[in-house]
Amino acid sequence: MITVIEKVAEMRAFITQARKQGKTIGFIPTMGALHEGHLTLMQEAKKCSDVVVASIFVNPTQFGPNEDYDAYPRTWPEDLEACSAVGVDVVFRPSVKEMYPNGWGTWVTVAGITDKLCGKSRPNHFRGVTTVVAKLFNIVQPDKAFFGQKDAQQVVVLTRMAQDLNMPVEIVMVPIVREPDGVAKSSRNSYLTAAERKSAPILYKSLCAAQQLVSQGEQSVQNIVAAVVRSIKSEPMATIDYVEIHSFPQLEEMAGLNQEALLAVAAKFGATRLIDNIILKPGERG
Ligand SMILES: Nc1ncnc2c1ncn2[C@@H]1O[C@H](COP(=O)(O)OP(=O)(O)OP(=O)(O)O)[C@@H](O)[C@H]1O
Ligand SMILES: CC(C)(CO)[C@@H](O)C(=O)[O-]
Ligand code: BAL
Repeated sequence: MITVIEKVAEMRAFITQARKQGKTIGFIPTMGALHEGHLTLMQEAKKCSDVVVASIFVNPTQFGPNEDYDAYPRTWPEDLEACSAVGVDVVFRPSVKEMYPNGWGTWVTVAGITDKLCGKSRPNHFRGVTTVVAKLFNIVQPDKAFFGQKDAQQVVVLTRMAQDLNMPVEIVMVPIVREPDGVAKSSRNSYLTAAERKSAPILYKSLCAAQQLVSQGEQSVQNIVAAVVRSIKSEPMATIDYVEIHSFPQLEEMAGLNQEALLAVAAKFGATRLIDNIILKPGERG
């Protein structure tokens, strides 16, 4: 039977009990509106944890003033059913007041890597993510926490936070789950009109074309980025936010690779901003 917990004190009491019994805790933080991407994280957690805890909390502090906090899909009954079906033991579902009570005033910020990629177009977004995830880690005290590669920069930022603050948690990155046409599964895909949805595969198509270029020996970051920009621009419904290549040793380590780089894109389709990425594998050199 799945247990739903809404209060921090109850969540901590549950964890204390589980720890006394020597159980390991796997944790999947989410904002709900669950899809196969989230369920894959839960399945991965289940493989290596005695107790699987998922949180569902649409975190207001990571949304900008003109972003979609109010509109963000909330699908609680279906989410609970999905968690139950996949074998989650506990869903932690606090209210905003429970997480940010009157008088709350502490932020957790990670410097440097939060300024680029999504951090540029979403100022303060990562400050909200690191603050809420630090709180959730303190409440759930997981051995391992599972995050999707779809939000690769988030994985890098949270790994940095856990290292810098000596948090005894292993951050595990899980590969991107995609729709049959290549679009990365995302709760925000539900915002797309039929025409926008039809044009959305251009992101992954452009990333794959870039990998092909690299496999053929292209090594110039400038040329690869230019090719991706050209390719995305061939789709009139897409407006590019960024196309960037970065090297993040933590990601490469988690992906079991070395000498690779993250090629990440963000683009708007109408009012909806989608992100995607691949880890470029080196081509034949010389
Ligand atoms: N397609 C996917 N494949 C793998 N992991 C995913 C995928 N989509 C989301 N995740 C991961 O699930 C966790 C919770 O993400 P979140 O609840 O924000 O869902 P989401 O679908 O990414 O929503 P959105 O991007 O619209 O906010 C994050 O670690 C995220 O990276
Ligand atoms: C990690 C997270 C649940 C924190 O609110 C969120 O950023 C997400 O869903 O990726
Ligand atoms: N999936 C990352 C959370 C966000 O976009 O706010």
